[in-house]
Amino acid sequence: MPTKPESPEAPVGVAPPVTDQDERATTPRPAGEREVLLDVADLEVHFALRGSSLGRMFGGGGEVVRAVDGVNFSLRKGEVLGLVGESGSGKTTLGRALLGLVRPTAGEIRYRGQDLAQLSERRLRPLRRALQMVFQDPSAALNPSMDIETAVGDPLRIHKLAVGRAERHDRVVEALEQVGLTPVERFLTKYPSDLSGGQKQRAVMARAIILGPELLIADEPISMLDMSVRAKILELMLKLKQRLDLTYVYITHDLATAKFFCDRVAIMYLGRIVEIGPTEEIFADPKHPYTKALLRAVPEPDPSRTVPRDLPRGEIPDAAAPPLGCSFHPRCPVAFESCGWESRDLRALLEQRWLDLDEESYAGEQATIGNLDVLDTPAHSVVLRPARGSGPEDVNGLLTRLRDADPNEPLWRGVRRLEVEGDGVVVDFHEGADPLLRAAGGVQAACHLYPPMHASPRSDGGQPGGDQPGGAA
Ligand SMILES: Nc1ncnc2c1ncn2[C@@H]1O[C@H](COP(=O)(O)OP(=O)(O)OP(=O)(O)O)[C@@H](O)[C@H]1O
Repeated sequence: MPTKPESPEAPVGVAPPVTDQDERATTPRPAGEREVLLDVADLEVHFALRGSSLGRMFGGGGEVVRAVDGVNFSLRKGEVLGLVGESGSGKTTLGRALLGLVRPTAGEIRYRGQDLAQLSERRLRPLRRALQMVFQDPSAALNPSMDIETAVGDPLRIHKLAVGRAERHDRVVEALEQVGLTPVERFLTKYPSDLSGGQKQRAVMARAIILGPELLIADEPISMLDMSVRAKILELMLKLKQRLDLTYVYITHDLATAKFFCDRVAIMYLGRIVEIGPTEEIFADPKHPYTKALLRAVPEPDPSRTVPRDLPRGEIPDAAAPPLGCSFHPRCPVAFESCGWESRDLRALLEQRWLDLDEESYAGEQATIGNLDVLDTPAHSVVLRPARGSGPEDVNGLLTRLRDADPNEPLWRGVRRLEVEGDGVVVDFHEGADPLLRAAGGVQAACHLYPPMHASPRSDGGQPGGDQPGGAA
């Protein structure tokens, strides 16, 4: 259903201004003094791929998607932590795991000392009052057949918190006032289809705060809204945070809003946090090559200033078969020997090259190298056999020519040996390692550019070494 633009005439009340009393009540203590609300350690959420159970029955390992793959951070009361990353980096899965909506495969999520990962559904339920989620699409979040009073008050009914109609009504009125849906009487009997997108998201916020939560996970809460109301919703969230002493995890792919909204930012890539730190530090002096590339790709508001759109080359790899070593190495412009080069990188390089070649040259090279399937199995050493009609010297000659023509291509830094052996060509890569999060300036980054190197190899595609538990506090 298309969202209605929120016109100035629309009966959206502005949330009452924050009063002196509010300010006094919420004068923040320095972040370091505030209590830790959430402590996440070595968290993993893996999903079995369809068909993998059959695979397991017949002895296969069963393929899994590593949606969250060894995440550590802690969150202090009153903080706003941004989870930022491209689509598929695991932000939503992490957010859902924090609320117990998806069960972790491994690791801990300690909320006020209790490990949510270990709690039964029955013991999780009362905690859900304190932990709420706001989703991207307010239309999908509101039942179209419920009026706003019923929808916003529904969590009270579910949690049996305000039994009487009158009390429930009062609590709904209070929540609608908090989110600026005023005059309240005009909204109580409305249905979602009567509201604009921004108004619907306000109603969703009202429903989230009615239980008096402490932590709110907001998953792209403004991305489906009209541009003109996005800032208003973020401002509302900041006001609610002040008044109600909330803590936020803000999930977004939009660095510009993260800069405005968050105290700290965690950059996610393929289920990992690759950089985490205070928002100012991340924006002023990013450390991880991925963060740098993301920041360079943020659209420049002033069109007269031309900024290179330097998004990392290639696409996010398949989370079911992540690259060996550092997951970002195939896209990294500054990758070097120890970053985890392997057979699949050579296939990607050859295929990318062939896309750009004219038909005759392409046919010639393909007729030399032949079948690339041997490169599909992740390995640090591979033997390429020539196609029928050509010899190993031809294959070696071709690869050597490619390397000499483009010595700055990061992949060639990772090749340790390239030579004819028997009837094939051996390509050996330097063995890589999986970088851990470690201090880099004012932030923590998982990148071999920031020694000391102290990492576990991921050469078998198995579990990587965990990052420093709680190290990102
Ligand atoms: N229920 C599921 N079953 C199998 N795979 C899943 C499931 N949920 C998520 N995934 C996979 O896990 C990975 C992370 O997905 P997730 O939605 O958490 O990423 P995201 O960063 O939130 O992406 P987006 O911004 O597109 O929402 C992806 O590869 C996704 O395909």
